[in-house]
Amino acid sequence: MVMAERGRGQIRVGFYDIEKTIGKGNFAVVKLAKHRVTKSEVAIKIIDKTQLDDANLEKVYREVQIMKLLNHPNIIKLYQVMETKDMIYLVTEYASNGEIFDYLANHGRMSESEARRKFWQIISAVEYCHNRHVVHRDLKAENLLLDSNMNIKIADFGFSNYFTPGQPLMTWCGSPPYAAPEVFEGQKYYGPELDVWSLGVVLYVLVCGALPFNADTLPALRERVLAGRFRIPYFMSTECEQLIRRMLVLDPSKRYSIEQIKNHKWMLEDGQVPRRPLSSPLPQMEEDERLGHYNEQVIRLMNMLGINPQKTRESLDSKAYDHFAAIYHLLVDR
Ligand SMILES: CC1(C)C(=O)N([C@H]2C=Cc3c(O)cccc32)c2nc(Nc3ccccc3)ncc21
Repeated sequence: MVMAERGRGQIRVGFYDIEKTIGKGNFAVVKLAKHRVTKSEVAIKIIDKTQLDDANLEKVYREVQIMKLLNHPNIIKLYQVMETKDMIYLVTEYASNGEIFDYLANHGRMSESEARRKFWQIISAVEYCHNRHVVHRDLKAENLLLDSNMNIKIADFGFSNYFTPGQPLMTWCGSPPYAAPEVFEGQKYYGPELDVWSLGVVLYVLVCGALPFNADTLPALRERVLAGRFRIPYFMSTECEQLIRRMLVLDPSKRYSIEQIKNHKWMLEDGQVPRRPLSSPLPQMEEDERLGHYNEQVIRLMNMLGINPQKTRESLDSKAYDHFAAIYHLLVDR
């Protein structure tokens, strides 16, 4: 199949009409696109394999493999993978309201109630991944996207992101202001507790609109982080301060777990406990999908579009992430 063709001036990739560029990295560009049949908006990450060394190519395949595992309302969903000799096209959910980082830059810090709503969504997504032994290792305000309903959509999960929109150089160690002390000390393995430190920085950023640790040079930042000291502004509530102090703990073994965060007083204020317990089994519909029962209404609608239901079921069962799966997911997520 020809990947990019000019039809009446339109750039097309598969069944998608490319609209505009939303992000640029060293070896990847991300475009906003629209599905010709369902008219749904998607984001397409276009990766030039010829520009990647083996390590980076390995990371891309790992990112794809991990994204296929993840199906959560607050994590960007992978719809389809298209690959040619030189290129990979990842078709994913489009978060139309961009980075929460830009939201804070434009609107200033959030109220603690709004920060709590966002933080519950972030914690829910991170817990879902930790339960599947996936750690992000690069959680930061720039990777927390917002959809059209201002819900959190975590981008680039399970993959210290080589895609750094707008930044010329790659930042290998995640993003320094969000990096835990053990990262600065070059200690060996770190897992969920590393994400918890970054979540502490994220919560501080949501409530204060500024970073807890910052400096002009990396060594100075390292000093600040290893000293573990940060300013508490007058407007921060005591409960919020206490929770942040339990997450920004230098010793990883003494740092709060996700479970402890969920049970902290600040998280339970103004009755914002999510409807279903976070780590409970998926809602019935998603559970059904795992068992191979799909949304019959969507299968029928696709049949009316001339797509054979058997083909659709085979594509979903085999996790082919092909056109049939993409149309199904785009119609289910409508
Ligand atoms: C495919 C995927 C997951 C992705 O790779 N990006 C890129 C592109 C820009 C960027 C960033 O600025 C921060 C993180 C991820 C990314 C996406 N950006 C969006 N929306 C968006 C909309 C306006 C501004 C920024 C992001 N939706 C989905 C994605």
